[in-house]
Amino acid sequence: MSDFRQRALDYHALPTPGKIKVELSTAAENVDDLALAYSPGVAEPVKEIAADPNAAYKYTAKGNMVAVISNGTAILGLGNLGPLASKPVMEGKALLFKRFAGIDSIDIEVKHRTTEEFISTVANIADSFGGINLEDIKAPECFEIEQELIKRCKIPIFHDDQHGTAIVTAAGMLNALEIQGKDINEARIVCMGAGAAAVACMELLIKCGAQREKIYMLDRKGVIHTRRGDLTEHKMLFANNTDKRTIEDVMTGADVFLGVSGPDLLQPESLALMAPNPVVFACSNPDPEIKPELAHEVRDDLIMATGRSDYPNQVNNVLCFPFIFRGALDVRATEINDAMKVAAVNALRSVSKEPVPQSVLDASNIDNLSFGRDYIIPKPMDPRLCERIATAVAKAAINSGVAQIDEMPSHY
Ligand SMILES: NC(=O)C1=CN([C@@H]2O[C@H](COP(=O)(O)OP(=O)(O)OC[C@H]3O[C@@H](n4cnc5c(N)ncnc54)[C@H](OP(=O)(O)O)[C@@H]3O)[C@@H](O)[C@H]2O)C=CC1
Ligand SMILES: CC(=O)C(=O)O
Ligand SMILES: [Mg+2]
Repeated sequence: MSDFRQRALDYHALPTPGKIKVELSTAAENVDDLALAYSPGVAEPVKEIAADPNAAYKYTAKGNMVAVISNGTAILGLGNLGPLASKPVMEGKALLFKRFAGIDSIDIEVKHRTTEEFISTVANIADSFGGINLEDIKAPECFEIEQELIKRCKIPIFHDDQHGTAIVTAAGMLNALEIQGKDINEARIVCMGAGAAAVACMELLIKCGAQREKIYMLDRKGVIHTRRGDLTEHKMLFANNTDKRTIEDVMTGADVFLGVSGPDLLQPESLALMAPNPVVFACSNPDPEIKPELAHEVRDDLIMATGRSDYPNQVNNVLCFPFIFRGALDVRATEINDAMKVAAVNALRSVSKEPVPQSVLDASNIDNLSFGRDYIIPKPMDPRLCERIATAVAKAAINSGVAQIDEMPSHY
């Protein structure tokens, strides 16, 4: 067994199994404490909440609690390995919520037969939480699940693999194109993958200026084009009226490659066909569409990003979901809308261009970091991210009319 694999297993097994636990936030030491915490005292907040559901935000942990919910159908790039196997990833998301944004989070892995069964399971427990982060649910079911839950629930529902990924990708992409001297309006974009992450990333890039007809999306069958008869509703949105059929056809002269598909799917020969000064985001986890070492061997004019922590330029939704939920929860937003997503993109972009705190350099074992080819996006451990992104998101929620608290919280 490799040293890294053993260390990863030990990290999860020790000192106690898993990565999260529940801790008490009030005293429970004596008879008086118990009389308040449990019977008879607990009856008082029960009656308050029965009379006014909003009182749950005052008397329970609801307002700072996010459920991370999966069915394990698209666990990272590992595929459909079932709900229980997704638990380490979901506990990991809960760890990140707490570590980076002080949000209490619990993972829930749902076994289900039909899509409706999953939707109703989540809808039936939603009131217990301040928000729901859907994770690693494959396309196309993820689109219906998210839309239906938004309709049925009064709290923010956010499919992280769609929107968290799209927000971080858009911020990193706009910065990378700026460094390469390219305009998003003109960019020829190849998107490998046509699932949850791919569709959301392309839709957000279009909102940021990309031209739909300059996007070439690929799934397992190749280029998605108008003469294919097997396309789902969401793939249809990216059907290009083109004669190009293969990865080589679309990579020739392309400015951007975004991989949100699977490991080692981009061959060096295809990378070599791209236009000068390309941007290559190989975001499949844990193994990217092309390894950075290999990509850099093929050409020296590219900006390269992956979803991993152990290479420069980590384009990963961890840079978004803790902070967008922090902002949403703090003003009790009823949803996470486009204005809040765009605010998160802009906040991420602007932090990237400012001097990097020493604590980030120390945590990264790096002497220097400044905006450029190897630093297009902040590092997840950057302490500025929470305040900057959450503030921007909370303001956008207020301005777009989805906040139930109209004043910015005093800790901002
Ligand atoms: N860095 C980050 O922050 C994130 C990275 N990701 C990564 O993106 C990938 C996809 O995740 P997600 O969108 O949630 O999963 P989905 O299951 O929703 O989508 C997977 C997509 O990849 C396509 N695909 C798989 N194999 C190939 C292949 N050999 N050639 C072309 N396309 C292929 C599938 O094609 P088809 O439609 O034909 O089945 C499908 O469209 C994963 O590797 C995941 O780790 C996801 C979210 C965040
Ligand atoms: C990062 C992430 O959410 C994924 O790869 O699925
Ligand atoms: Mg995911």
